[in-house]
Amino acid sequence: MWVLLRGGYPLRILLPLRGEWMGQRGLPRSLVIGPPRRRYRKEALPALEVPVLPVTATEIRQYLRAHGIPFQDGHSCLRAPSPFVKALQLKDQTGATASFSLFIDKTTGRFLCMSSLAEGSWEDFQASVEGQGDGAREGVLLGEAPEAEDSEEIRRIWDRAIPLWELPEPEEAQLARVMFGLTKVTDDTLRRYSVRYLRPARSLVFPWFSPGGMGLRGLKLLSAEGQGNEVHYKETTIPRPGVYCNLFGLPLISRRDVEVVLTSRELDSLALNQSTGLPTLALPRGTACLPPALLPYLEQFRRIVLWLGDDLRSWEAAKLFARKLNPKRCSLVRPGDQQPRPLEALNRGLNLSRILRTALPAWHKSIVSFRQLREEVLGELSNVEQAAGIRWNRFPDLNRLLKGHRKGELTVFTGPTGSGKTTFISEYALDLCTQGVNTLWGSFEISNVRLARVMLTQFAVGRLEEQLDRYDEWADRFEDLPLYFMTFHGQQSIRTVIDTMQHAVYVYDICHVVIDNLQFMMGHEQLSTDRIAAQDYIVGAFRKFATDNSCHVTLVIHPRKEDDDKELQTASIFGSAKASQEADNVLILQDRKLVTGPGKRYLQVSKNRFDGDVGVFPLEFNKSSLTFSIPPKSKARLKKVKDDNGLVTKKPSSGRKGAVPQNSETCLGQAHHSYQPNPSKPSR
Ligand SMILES: Nc1ncnc2c1ncn2[C@@H]1O[C@H](COP(=O)(O)OP(=O)(O)OP(=O)(O)O)[C@@H](O)[C@H]1O
Repeated sequence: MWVLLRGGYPLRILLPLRGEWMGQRGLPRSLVIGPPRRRYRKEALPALEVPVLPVTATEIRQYLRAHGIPFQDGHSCLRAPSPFVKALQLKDQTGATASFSLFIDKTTGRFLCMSSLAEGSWEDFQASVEGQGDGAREGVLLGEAPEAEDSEEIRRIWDRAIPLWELPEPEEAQLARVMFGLTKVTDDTLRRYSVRYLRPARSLVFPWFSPGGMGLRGLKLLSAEGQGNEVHYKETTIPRPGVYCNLFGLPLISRRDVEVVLTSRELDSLALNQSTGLPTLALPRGTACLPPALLPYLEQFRRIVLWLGDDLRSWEAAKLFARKLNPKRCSLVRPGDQQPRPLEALNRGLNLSRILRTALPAWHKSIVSFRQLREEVLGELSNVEQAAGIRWNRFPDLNRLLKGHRKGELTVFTGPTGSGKTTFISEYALDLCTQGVNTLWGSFEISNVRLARVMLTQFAVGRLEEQLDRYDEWADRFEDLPLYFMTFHGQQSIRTVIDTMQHAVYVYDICHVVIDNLQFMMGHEQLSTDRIAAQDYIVGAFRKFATDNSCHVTLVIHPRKEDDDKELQTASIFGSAKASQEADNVLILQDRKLVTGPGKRYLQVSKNRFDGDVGVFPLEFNKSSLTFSIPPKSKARLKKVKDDNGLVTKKPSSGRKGAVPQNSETCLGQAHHSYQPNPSKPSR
């Protein structure tokens, strides 16, 4: 089901439409009761096509002053007396801070009342101040009781789970400790955090208690599976990940605590607290996002240390989250050999307090010296693979040329009209999204329903019309992807689009925005000089957005009108040279149907700022799955490209896999490992 966000932003999110049952959640069948069920969210709001401009912190302050509402300026929120707490309740509370229990997010205007757990949008708040209804609904994320079915399931699992030390067989307890790396974590720590073990699912169970201590809101189950020398962890949450907003460890935080360490896993928080005694909280969805709804709970801290993990992705996430939390109060633990994630540090006998002392301030001024950068450069050099970004599962040739998908870059994508640009870019973005890249789509030409249909078909790698009985299965999995759509259709102003993107980055930690296509922001200028100037301005705005927000932007631009039988080149992109100059990557979908017949396309990478490798590789269109996978039998071959004008020579490949000459132009065709989605695998 598509539901518009409250607050009027032109974003749509995919909300639960699930037939999720416990068997699908990876829990043992013995715990499954009843048939698969389908649940609809009750209050689907109609799509609002008129975008509401985001509010600024200054406007919020002005509004509060104009209405005589006192407020305190916090790190990411403004605090004010809550209109949702009755006078009687207020009297019971002590001190001024207790009465300032309303937290208004400075970036979005969304509010949360910590006393009543009411929350709502900035418009809701204004409506309630101006006496137009109560404006708030009971806390959507944090206060609202779980849905009855979830609630039953949570209770049933929680009641069946027991503390590790109560397991009847000591061998079983020992095995569980080894699997989860808990050999050095004491029973006392597990007891303090109320961690239990669910025997039938061989999973640890982490509870999510309501902030007011009013019962259980949800659970996270963590199972561990040995694969060779490695252990793979799998998380299952109830409710589903999109609404699982637990800051694990919150009940142990005292109101007087002024410092906290944020981790990305519950196990890390256990290790950290045990060895340092410091307050610590684990984020609900690890490094994937920091939902702004949690910010009020972090306002009390004057210092926040982010220790999210041991890879470059965790480091990137820490930097992004620090922006949201206010970098001036944040320090970051840099991943490194001697600074692994907290649980591993404990197991290796490292001094966690000392590691925390080395945390770097997140805040630095506009001018930095190499001294401040040297560690960052070393981090990139020693993690070359990770620095190259996220690799595509479905497009190995794209990995060989571009190396990966990196934050903060601008990719310009072009191709002849009707050649399959949208279809290709949909699969290219979907591939990344299935690997946890939070993605926002701006599809101005085709409707979101049509786009989602294409994407779902590509996700299922097959024609869904012919297997409608499996529709729910695929749709349920698709829904859990971190995928969001703007509701714009037709012409839009660039300002509105950028504001919406900014909002999405803040609220959903979006790391990839796809804009299809730029021509829809160019207004109705008739003169070609105006159009070119407008395009330059828009390209510049997207470039700046990508850099400022560490967010990748993929921009589809139509080519200029050229002879049908000529291949496109970088200079064929509509407008001046600005687009290709500003872009980090330029991709061209070559439609040589005259030579190759329908279906066959080539993807040309004609600019690659990361390492200079450019080239071209074939794409075979599969009409039933709408995918561009390369057929498994295609033989590796190398084609040299002299320049943008096309192929000039063809010769058999030397057969050496993955060897791409630096700064050469290469055409690759390579045995392709077709993507086989496995419904038993979690989608994140
Ligand atoms: N390689 C291909 N061979 C045949 N049909 C294709 C191919 N790629 C895409 N199509 C089909 O062509 C139609 C148009 O594709 P798509 O909308 O992706 O093109 P586009 O380049 O984005 O179009 P536009 O120039 O209008 O933006 C779709 O129905 C799609 O399924």
